[in-house]
Amino acid sequence: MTVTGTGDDGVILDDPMRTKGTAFTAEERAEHGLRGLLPYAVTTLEDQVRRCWGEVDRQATDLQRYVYLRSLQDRNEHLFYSVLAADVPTALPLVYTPTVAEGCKRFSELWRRPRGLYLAWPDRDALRDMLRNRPHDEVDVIVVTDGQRILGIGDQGVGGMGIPVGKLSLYTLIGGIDPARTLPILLDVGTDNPDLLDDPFYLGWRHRRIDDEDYFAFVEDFVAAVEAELPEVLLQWEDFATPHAAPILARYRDRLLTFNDDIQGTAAVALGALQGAAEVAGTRLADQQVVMLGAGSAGIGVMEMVRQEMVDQGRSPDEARSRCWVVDVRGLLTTDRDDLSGDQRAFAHDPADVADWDVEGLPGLADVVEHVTVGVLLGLSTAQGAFTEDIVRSMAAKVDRPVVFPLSNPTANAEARPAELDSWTDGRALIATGSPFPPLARADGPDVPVAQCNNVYIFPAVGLAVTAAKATRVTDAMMRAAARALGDASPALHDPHAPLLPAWADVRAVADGIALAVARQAVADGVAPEASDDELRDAIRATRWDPAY
Ligand SMILES: O=C([O-])CC(=O)C(=O)O
Ligand SMILES: [Mg+2]
Repeated sequence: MTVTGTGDDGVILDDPMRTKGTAFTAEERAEHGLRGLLPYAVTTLEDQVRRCWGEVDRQATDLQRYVYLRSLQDRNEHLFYSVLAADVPTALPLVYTPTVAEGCKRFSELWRRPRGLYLAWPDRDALRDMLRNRPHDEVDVIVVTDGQRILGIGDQGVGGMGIPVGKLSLYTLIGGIDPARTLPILLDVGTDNPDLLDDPFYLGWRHRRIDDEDYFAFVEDFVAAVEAELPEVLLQWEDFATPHAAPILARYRDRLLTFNDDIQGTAAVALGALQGAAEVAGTRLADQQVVMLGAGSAGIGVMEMVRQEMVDQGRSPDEARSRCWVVDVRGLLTTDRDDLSGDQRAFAHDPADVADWDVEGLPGLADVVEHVTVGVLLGLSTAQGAFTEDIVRSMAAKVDRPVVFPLSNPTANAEARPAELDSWTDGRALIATGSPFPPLARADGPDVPVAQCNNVYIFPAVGLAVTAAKATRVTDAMMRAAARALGDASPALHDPHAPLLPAWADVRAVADGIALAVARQAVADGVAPEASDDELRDAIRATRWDPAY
């Protein structure tokens, strides 16, 4: 009598990509040698999803919910994604911004199971071997960080791994990328965070960060290893410090399929939301004066896309540039400053432009808002509360529908809270934030959700597009196509009281539309094989992984 099945007795139960847990049927239990290893009752995926949400609800804090969901992911990937898909609006802030920030800070303390690859500087001679140890051979998307600029909470060292893991969950949930074809990577080049260096439980390489010469050489060796092992993979750079982010992107963008999420993804989503805002305000972006607080890689990336859009709308490059104002911790970027990178310098104003403002030293944000008719105020500064009541009222006194986006992450770093912006402008402000906020209360109608202008609207769709279309590069035009497709899906286009960006409940459907636009642009740019719209639509459909068993 046969008492075992296929010979993998029990093993399948511990394989997170193959297990169904208590949902294995009697036949499957017999086939895989699982009889007796599970309680008698056979459940369904729907039962399991309901039970898991009960567990999530019973946790006392969001950090505990995050820990629970991450362990579920390590146990049973189909169930994890089915749970997230059952309630995207609730799940997103638990596995992503803002809770993931806490998960990164406490990464070593919360350690449970490995996921992804940790490539540490002391092992630099074995990068290729370590890449060969990846858990799954075929990979569509890598998200890599070095943990130095995690969200707006700075250097988290090895704890930064929470971000590639979280981003890749959303590649699967929203962009439909097969989770077995994703690979999170942490480049461990040390940390300059003194708390981590002193933490007895710290799990990374306990050392200060290596210097720039060694750093760029290590990154080059890493890229070469990826090219050799996974020549077709999409390589997404995430949460690198400003002095590294832009040079890395510049060096590799024409060499492999790659983009930087904080520079290009954040810019595309901001542009998409600005398109909705322009529609509601009845103005064109090209006619606005646009101010950015924050001159890091994300802030400059957004302004670069705003500038390109103004040119597309008919402004000369010089006119477009003169309408962009960037302010950092020291003040306005001006050409007489000697502390600016090339990318920042492109937005510096001639001191003569502001000579008659009568300001001692560099003008600050309040000075710019006082002297310029600012239509759009954006923040990627991590300076909590920097959009003060005075600044916002001064702006709102000059324009009908002030556009104000406090985009810093996580939630606590926002430059202003939407409810304050709403009250200081008597409800006239058009608002989007980077992290989630509660909806705005309205005396005369239902609450209005606040658009969360987060790159999660963009990167999963870009991943879906390049995978489906077999693209070999990510061009600027592809990112602008993503922004435009997102803008076209803005609920505000049809209802001026609706949020500027689609609801989370719709984000997976919206991603299909964005993916088609990006794939089409890849074909037009000659970086993907010729394909008709129907063929691209079919390829997108075929690429989507479904979390059902
Ligand atoms: O992860 C997020 O929420 C958005 C992002 O890329 C960042 O803030 O670095
Ligand atoms: Mg980021």
